[in-house]
Formats: sequence, C-alpha cells, structure tokens
Amino acid sequence: MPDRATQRFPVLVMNQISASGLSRLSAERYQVGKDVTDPAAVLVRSADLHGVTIPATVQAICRAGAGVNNIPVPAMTARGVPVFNAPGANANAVKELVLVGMLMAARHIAPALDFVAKLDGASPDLDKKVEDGKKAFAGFELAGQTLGVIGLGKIGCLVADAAIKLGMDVLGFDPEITVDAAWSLPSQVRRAGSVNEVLRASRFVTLHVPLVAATKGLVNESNIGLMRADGVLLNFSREGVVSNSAVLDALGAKELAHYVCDFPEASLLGHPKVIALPHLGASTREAEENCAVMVVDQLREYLEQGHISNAVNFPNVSMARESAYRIAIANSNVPNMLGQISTAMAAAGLNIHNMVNKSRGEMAYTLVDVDSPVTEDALAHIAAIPGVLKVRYLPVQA
Ligand SMILES: NC(=O)C1=CN([C@@H]2O[C@H](COP(=O)(O)OP(=O)(O)OC[C@H]3O[C@@H](n4cnc5c(N)ncnc54)[C@H](O)[C@@H]3O)[C@@H](O)[C@H]2O)C=CC1
Ligand SMILES: O=C(O)C(=O)COP(=O)(O)O
Repeated sequence: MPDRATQRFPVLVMNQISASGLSRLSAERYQVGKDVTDPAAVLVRSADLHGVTIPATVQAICRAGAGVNNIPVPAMTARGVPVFNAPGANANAVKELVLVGMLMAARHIAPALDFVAKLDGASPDLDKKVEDGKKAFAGFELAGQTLGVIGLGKIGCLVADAAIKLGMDVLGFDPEITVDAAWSLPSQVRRAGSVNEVLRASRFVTLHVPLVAATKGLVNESNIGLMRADGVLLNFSREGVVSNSAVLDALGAKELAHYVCDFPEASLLGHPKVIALPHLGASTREAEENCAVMVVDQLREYLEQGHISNAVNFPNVSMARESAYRIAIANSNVPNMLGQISTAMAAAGLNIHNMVNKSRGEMAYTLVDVDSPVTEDALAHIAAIPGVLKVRYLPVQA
C-alpha cells in the first residue's frame, strides 16, 4: 500500500504558468512539469482540453485564469473532478486593455502609428508632413460618451468603474449579476433591461460574459444593426460571443465604426476597422502571477486537505482538521448517499469524528475525519457505493 501521507503529487503543466505560482508546489510533495505521467492534477490556461484524453489519475483541473470553455467541465463533473479557476485574478489586466481598445479606436492610434512608421526621417519637410498628416487622425474623447457593459462580473464591474472615473456614462446589463458585483458598482452605472437596449444606446459596447450556449453569437446578424453607425464594439470575452461575419458586414456597410477584439480570427486580419490583439487580455506579469498563485493554493488545499474553493462545478467546502485521518468523497447529489457512506464506514470499524457535506447542483462533496487509519479495503467499499464518483484518503503528513 502506498504511503499516502508522504506521496508526491504529479502535476502536469500545459501552458506557461507563472513561476510565482509553481514555486508554491514544494519538491517534497509535488512533481511538476510538462511531461509528468499519471498526473494527479492539470494546470492549464487556454490549452483546449476538449477531445484530449484526461488520464483517470487526474483529481483536479486548474485553470489559471477565468474562462473554462476550453475544459470539458460536464465530463469532469461526472468523474467527480473539480475544475478550479481564478475569479478576478486577471480582471484588472483585462480592464486596462479594454481602456486601451476604446482609446485606440477613438483616437485612431493604429493608423496614426502606421503613418508615422512610414515617414521618411531624412526628409527635410518631416515636420510639415506630420502637421499635414495629423488631421486624418483627429478623434473624439471618451468623457461624455456612453459605454454599454454586457456582463457585470469581475471584469465588467472594473470596466464600468474605470469608465465612470473617466467621465463616461455607463449602462450595464447582466441578468444574473451577483449581490457582491452589484455592491461593487458605482451608483452612477445605469441598469439596462436587455442586450438590445445596450446596443441601441451606446457609443461603445464591451462584452464580458463567459462563452456558454446562451452567449454564443450574443452579438449577431439580427442585432448588430441596432448599434450606432459610429459605434465601437469591443470583445475581450471570447471569439464565439460575436458573429465575425455580422461584424464584417456591418463594418462594410458603414453601420459600425470599429471592432476591437482579443481574438484575431482569419476573416478579421488586415481589416482597417478591426483592431485585433493576440489574446493579450490576461498577459501581464501581475495577472499571470495572481492567477497562478490563486489556483495553485486552491489545488494544494484540495490535494492535501480536501478543501474546495473556486471550483466551477463543486460547492465551496472546508473543515478544520481535528484528526489525522481524513476522507474526501465526491458523489452525486441524490438521496441516502450519506447514509450509505456512514454505514460503509461503520462496517469498516471507523468512528466519524467530524464531517461536512455540501451540494451544488448535481454534485455533492463530503469531508469526513475519522479517529483511526483507513484501510484500502474500506476506501474500496465506499468507492463501490453507486453514486460515489471519487474517494480520496488524505492523512496528515508525518
Ligand atoms: N481576453 C482575455 O484574456 C480574457 C478573457 N476573459 C473572458 O471574460 C469572461 C468574463 O470574465 P470575468 O468577468 O472574470 O467572469 P465573471 O464570471 O466574473 O463574470 C461574467 C459575468 O457574465 C454574466 N453573464 C452571463 N451570461 C450573461 C448574459 N447572457 N448576458 C449578460 N451577462 C451575462 C454573469 O452573470 C457574470 O456576472 C471569461 O469567461 C472569459 O471568457 C477573462 C479573462 C481574460
Ligand atoms: O482567463 C481567461 O479567461 C483568459 O482568456 C486568459 O487566457 P490566458 O490565460 O492568457 O490564455
């Protein structure tokens, strides 16, 4: 039987994850790398895990970022595997890039830079060319303009707040806004009743929703025409939230002034009215560190103590340790699971010292501290109960 208290957890790293986070995985307890086999956990950013075989050894997937559309969450839920993310850890980075995007569009920064790059430095009338040329790039100011924010989560709220501070008029829409998010918003943010209302009323519209079935093509052929002809659409959310063909048609018909996005899909490349960045929203040192530290700490708590925080498919669960012998069980949220689990424990001679059970949707999670060591046989009996998805034994390290 392996000594579970001293075993090292193999952690597979699938993207560039900040060393500030990775360094929190001690060499005594973790084996971290791009080539580890039989991983206990996967650390990932945007790598697409759909269609990838995720080994049966995996106990957790950690997204060092916000969006989890690259991860097969329902399949992981069915296996009792939590998918962690880092809510808010990169929100400021995205907010700042949204401000860049608005300013780039309003002040014609990309063509202006292009104009300057093409100037002949040896020309005797360089100054005159600059002064003559600049009128082509005259823009407008953000102050006084209306910004529509669709999705008032971690990023949308920061964008709304920054825009208010810049003197903009902000209109927000989020049918599922959380109480915390609502409290964090400046009182000046006006509430819209629909996406269409935002599109109609705003000079700038910025999207900060996750890519899910309900947000696929949120801005599309049928509603993009509601935007002002001098309007600017910003998409730092996900490519699929906007129909690129609808955008290109609207730009071509002069029914939209600019499309600013973080997703340079082929059809957008080279278009003079498209400002496309290479998915740079979260690519700051600070955001990368924040995300990595957050998910790594959540992972350690999960692997070593069984605690769960910020999993998108599990409830938050924690329980102070009062015994060295802890069992963590993920199971379907159906009747009589706890009864069967405690019966199996009693049959194995285990006395329950303390326990906590929480559920979220179809998933339930139980931490049980017992008074004596747990045998592999007892764990196998619990694992065999129909509806139990994963059982882990987490004894305290000697
Ligand atoms: N470009 C980049 O590098 C980055 C992009 N993102 C993207 O931004 C998304 C949002 O990130 P966060 O603000 O951190 O997430 P969040 O979960 O804090 O906020 C998302 C908000 O969207 C709202 N929402 C969902 N469906 C909606 C709908 N149909 N209409 C209006 N609101 C709706 C939710 O209620 C929630 O308040 C991520 O899911 C990800 O796709 C996030 C970070 C970096
Ligand atoms: O956090 C997110 O949702 C992002 O889109 C950031 O992606 P990245 O970690 O930079 O690959």
